[in-house]
Amino acid sequence: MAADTAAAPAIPIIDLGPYLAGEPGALEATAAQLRHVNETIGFMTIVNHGVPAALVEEAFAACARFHAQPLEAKLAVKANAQLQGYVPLRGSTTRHSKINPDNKPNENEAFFMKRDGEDAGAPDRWPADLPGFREVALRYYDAMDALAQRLLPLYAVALDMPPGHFGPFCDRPLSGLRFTHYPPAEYGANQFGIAPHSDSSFITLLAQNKVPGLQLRTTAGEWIDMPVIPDSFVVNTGEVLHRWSNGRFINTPHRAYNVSAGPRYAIPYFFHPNPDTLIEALPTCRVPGEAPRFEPMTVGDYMAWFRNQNYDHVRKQDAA
Ligand SMILES: O=C(O)CCC(=O)C(=O)O
Ligand SMILES: [Fe+2]
Repeated sequence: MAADTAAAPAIPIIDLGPYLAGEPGALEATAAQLRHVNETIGFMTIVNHGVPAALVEEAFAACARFHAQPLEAKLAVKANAQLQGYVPLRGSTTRHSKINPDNKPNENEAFFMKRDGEDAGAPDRWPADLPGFREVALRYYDAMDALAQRLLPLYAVALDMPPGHFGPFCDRPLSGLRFTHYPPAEYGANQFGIAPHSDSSFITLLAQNKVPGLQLRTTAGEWIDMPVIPDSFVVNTGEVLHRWSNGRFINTPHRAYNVSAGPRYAIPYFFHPNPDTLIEALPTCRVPGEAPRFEPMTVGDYMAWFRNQNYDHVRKQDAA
């Protein structure tokens, strides 16, 4: 799956340092950069984000340890209907997305976790014999949540709203981490590590990967490689923010695969607002006299639909 073009448009690199340090004018200046990114390409790399590199390393090590377990140990924490737990290799097929209509099951296995609480399902779905895994996963989750919360004022200002606009909708977020393993694979036609899709999230934070393999599709329809930049996070817009902004912020399609001889791991953090948040077009994103592009929908309803589309174990439960 070579990229369509080597002469790809550059993916913007946003330096969060001045904003996170509270420098005067940095909120507005960084928000303007975000607005441009999200109206044109939908993917950016953030640097000087404040997350310690050692914590990211620990999370990748925990991911590798989880997947190195025997299959029985992983199946003992099989995912529930709320998508908390383990989904085996080829246990998911990307169906919610119309980008590539004939996808085969995804060549990856993954452990999903959410914070306990509303709609998160069983709180004890943790591997029994993996000391330290839970602690690292929770610490990493908390660091991602803190970073996402700090990005919210930037997104609000980028959308011409007051800086505090999104905060109250995101104080009990339905976010989740995914610890994915893509084994080396010979990909057949329409087969991917993860098939072309847009994320369901508000935004997704993806720790930079040592093994490349992420590609995104530009608005011109070309697939390009996501560059690997040390100590950074890839940030992209998902369906929730796309709908909230009435389509103004684009939820760029992407896909991933592993063409290396060894394993490839990825740990996306899907940041979601509170489940009861009604997603309807922001006033600053509507054209007077025109109907909004999307039906208003709560985050919880959208997520339930999304899980049912893509995850075989959820579909089976619903059909039963
Ligand atoms: O593996 C990657 O680099 C990206 C994974 C991804 O897009 C996802 O899990 O939604
Ligand atoms: Fe994704």
